Amino acid sequence: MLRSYTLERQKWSDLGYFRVTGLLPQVCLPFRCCAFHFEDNQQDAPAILSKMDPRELIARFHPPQLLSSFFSSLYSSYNNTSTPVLGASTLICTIIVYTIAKMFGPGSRNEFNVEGQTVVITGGSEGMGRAVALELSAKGANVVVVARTVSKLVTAVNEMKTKAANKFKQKFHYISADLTDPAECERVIAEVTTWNSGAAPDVVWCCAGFSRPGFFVDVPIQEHRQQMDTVYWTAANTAHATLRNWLEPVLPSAQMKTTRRHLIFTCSTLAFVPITGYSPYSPAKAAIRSLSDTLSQEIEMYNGAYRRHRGAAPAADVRIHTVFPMGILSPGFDNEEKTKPELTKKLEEADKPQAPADVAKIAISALERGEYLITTNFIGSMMKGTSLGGSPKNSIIGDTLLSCLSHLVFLQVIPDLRNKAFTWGKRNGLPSANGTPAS
Ligand SMILES: NC(=O)C1=CN([C@@H]2O[C@H](COP(=O)(O)OP(=O)(O)OC[C@H]3O[C@@H](n4cnc5c(N)ncnc54)[C@H](OP(=O)(O)O)[C@@H]3O)[C@@H](O)[C@H]2O)C=CC1
Ligand SMILES: CCCCCCCCCCCCCCCC(=O)[C@@H](N)CO
Repeated sequence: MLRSYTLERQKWSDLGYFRVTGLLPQVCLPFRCCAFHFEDNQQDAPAILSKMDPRELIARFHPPQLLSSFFSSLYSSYNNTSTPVLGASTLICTIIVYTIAKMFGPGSRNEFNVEGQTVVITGGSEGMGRAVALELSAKGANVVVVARTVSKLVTAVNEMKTKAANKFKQKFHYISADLTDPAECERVIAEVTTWNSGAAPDVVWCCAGFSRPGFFVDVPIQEHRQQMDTVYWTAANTAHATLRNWLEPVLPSAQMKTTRRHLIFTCSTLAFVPITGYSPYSPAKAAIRSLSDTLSQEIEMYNGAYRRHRGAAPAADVRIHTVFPMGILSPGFDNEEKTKPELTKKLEEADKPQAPADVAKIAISALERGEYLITTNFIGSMMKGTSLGGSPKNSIIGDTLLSCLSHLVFLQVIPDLRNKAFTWGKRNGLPSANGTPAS
């Protein structure tokens, strides 16, 4: 016979839970409304509970045990806590606790509130960068866009002004710079700091970059190197200048108590799974992913010093994130289509390119949930799943299930990509220099 008693917060304190020092109160709090079961002869359970040693109560509140005895009682074999039943109950409990924690835990807080903050967006004049700039200005951020061409930057600033949540409070600015030059990145951060009344930016989002597809041997080696400069080095230079500023040790009195800073990279799902015809580009994006994973570990030393060490430490906590879009319908995309081999177009057929505004919205929502590696659609998530490796996970259960599923799917996908390339060569022979099949 199962009897349930609900314990309200008041009862917990009656029981002296809040007087118990150490971890106990924190452990008990989430379970304050819970059910206990007692044997039939224990009629006055609340009275018994109130006299019980808190430690014994905790020992009794063993969710898998409770659930498994509930299941067993359904089959009128009370107290049958056989290994399979207990195992199944443990699994169910884990999923329930995890789901509740997700609903009410850190996930429900906005981890990326940009209202009143200052955001720098490289490549912010076009495509995804511009869409991110417009979206964040609509969320109340002060935004600085950085790229080379002034005319496009001016247009982006004017568009942000019309989108602003609070036209009187928010400020917008642009800086023209070629970010393949590290000195230019240092100048950008210094100029933004001066413009922002001496305060460093709160968010730096690296979006600059474009792709020049082509087969490895057809693309001149200098262009491979240029892709590394445009894709990897614009991001690494920006990250270097930004982190050197953010991680400068300051005395505790100058440390910010509430603010957290975010450094965001923009990668591509090609960093997870390569596709024929992207050899000038994918290695540079894979390098960004590796830099991001390294920094996500390394930054914890600085965050530890900021949060716990009493001496000089950085002024604020820093979070690293990386966004992995699939195709984006941008001016850059139109341009890459010009040199993209027909075979590459065929292999990426499954991808339906997304509008820049959609990519920006999806990425920002993921940042608000506090995600680290961010994908923007289902195929992108599958590509991530098959190559998660040593990257920190957004959710242990979700990412592990995703990983198992996508490993099964990719058992077929990778041979299929290779077969398609082989069949293409068999049918069409070698392509001419511009990528179209030679007759
Ligand atoms: N389009 C796609 O299908 C995909 C794109 N991505 C990535 O997303 C990001 C945005 O792509 P997309 O929306 O296509 O962007 P676009 O190619 O449309 O725009 C690129 C932006 O970067 C700027 N930029 C380029 N080179 C430099 C440089 N050396 N220094 C400073 N700024 C520079 C450009 O301005 P200017 O030329 O004036 O300097 C422009 O603002 C890129 O990192 C791209 O690799 C990822 C997956 C798919
Ligand atoms: C269910 C799972 C099926 C998996 C199928 C795999 C198909 C691969 C599609 C690859 C698309 C790559 C888009 C990259 C865009 C990009 O980065 C460039 N446009 C550069 O700008």
